[in-house]
Amino acid sequence: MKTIIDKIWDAHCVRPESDDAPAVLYVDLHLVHEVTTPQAFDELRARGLAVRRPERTLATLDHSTPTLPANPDGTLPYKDAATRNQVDTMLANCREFGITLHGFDSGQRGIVHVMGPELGATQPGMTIVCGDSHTATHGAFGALAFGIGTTEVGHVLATQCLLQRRPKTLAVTVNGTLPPEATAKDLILHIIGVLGMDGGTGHVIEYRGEAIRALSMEGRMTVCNMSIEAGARAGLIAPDEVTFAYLRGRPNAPQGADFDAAVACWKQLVSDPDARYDREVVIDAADVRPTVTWGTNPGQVIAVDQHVPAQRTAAAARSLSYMGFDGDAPLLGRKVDVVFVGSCTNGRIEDLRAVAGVLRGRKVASHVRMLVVPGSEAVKRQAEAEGIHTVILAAGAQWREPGCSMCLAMNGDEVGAGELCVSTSNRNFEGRQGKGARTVLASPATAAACAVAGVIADPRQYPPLVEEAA
Ligand SMILES: CC(C)[C@H](C(=O)O)[C@@H](O)C(=O)O
Ligand code: SF4
Repeated sequence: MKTIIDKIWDAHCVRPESDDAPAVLYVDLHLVHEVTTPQAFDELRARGLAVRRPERTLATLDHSTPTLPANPDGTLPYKDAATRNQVDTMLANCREFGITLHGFDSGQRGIVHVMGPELGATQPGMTIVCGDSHTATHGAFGALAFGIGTTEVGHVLATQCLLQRRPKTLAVTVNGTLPPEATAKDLILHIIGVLGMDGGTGHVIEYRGEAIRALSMEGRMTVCNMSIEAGARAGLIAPDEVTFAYLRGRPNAPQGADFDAAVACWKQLVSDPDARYDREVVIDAADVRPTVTWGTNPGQVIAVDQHVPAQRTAAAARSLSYMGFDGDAPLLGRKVDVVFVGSCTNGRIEDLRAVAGVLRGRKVASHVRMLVVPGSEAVKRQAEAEGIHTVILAAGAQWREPGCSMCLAMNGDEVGAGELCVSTSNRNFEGRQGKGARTVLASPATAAACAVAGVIADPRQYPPLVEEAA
């Protein structure tokens, strides 16, 4: 009796682990971006090695790319020479090693964890790796997807295999139905609050239960994306009809009769009814409220209308002092300086629809700087086709080019020292969004409500406005 995690592991295990060596795991898809690959390609060059399977390697540009439009002379407004150099190095490496790069003008560039799924490159049952800690996003499709380090990126480029110790398994079962005001982001923040920021260490999480099944693919990606924020090595959701419907017709997915044959195989990718997990946690979806972080790690969460906890530990006191919040006091009403909507957690079309729903007919508070950054070119196109960008611009927010942007502030999109940013991204560490920047993680609906209110606000106070009949 096996879990889906065991099934995928066993199907890819080239050599099982022994006391003195990890297992050798075959990798179906290797995603690469400009930040964690330069030394790996250098290593290949130094050893005279080729990329073992370039057709299973897919590249993008996301972390260092500017989100402002091109300069009048056609050049891009890079933050500095280092970021431009990272992108140029990636372009040269992909050319030299024969790797498909979805770069500028491809129409398909995007944050690596947004682009893979929308191309249909991410598929159930695959092993997927990327030199990036949020690779678990791809687990939403029932894939075993790990973040790896730059040395391992080199190993995978050269061998298409990865050395890994077999992970422990953790079932997170979410029973019942989410209340209408709670989104997938609120759910995963709530889950991390329950598990703690290292509660998943050494484990791969399988998210399951009625409330998980009810999520769209976008919502499932949001949930799996943040598995690492609970310390887990990966997180996944068994594929079902929602998964298959999402994948059908995507360019890198199997086509026609091959797709139907693939679905027949993918349907086997479920945990057997009496499969045993190393650990199980049960969550009641009805308990989930619009949830935000109050501190400097993603496990420090409260429902938005709760009080920040009293300072009980030195770590909590340090978090509060960095954030400039008081213990045992409400977050609601705290002044907000910046709102960031985007990232591989919440930069997809449904997220932008939720933001437009709140902003339509309303204005961003005059002291708030709000950036809306689509997760990919495809998301941007879709949003513009739906008129979402018009709503965002009319509200006074900025509509940018796709990329990681202010999620980690590598490209020049930064929050100022001491400023408070409500962000739909996944990390609220000290300095994550800029030196001295303070981050409150939230759902797109909550972020948009805060932008309008100009303070930390409850999204339930900002329901979509119904247009009056003419
Ligand atoms: C730049 C990259 C290595 C990093 C990661 O691994 O996650 C980034 O994507 C992040 O979110 O901090
Ligand atoms: S959007 Fe943020 S979390 Fe996602 S890959 Fe980019 S920097 Fe990392």
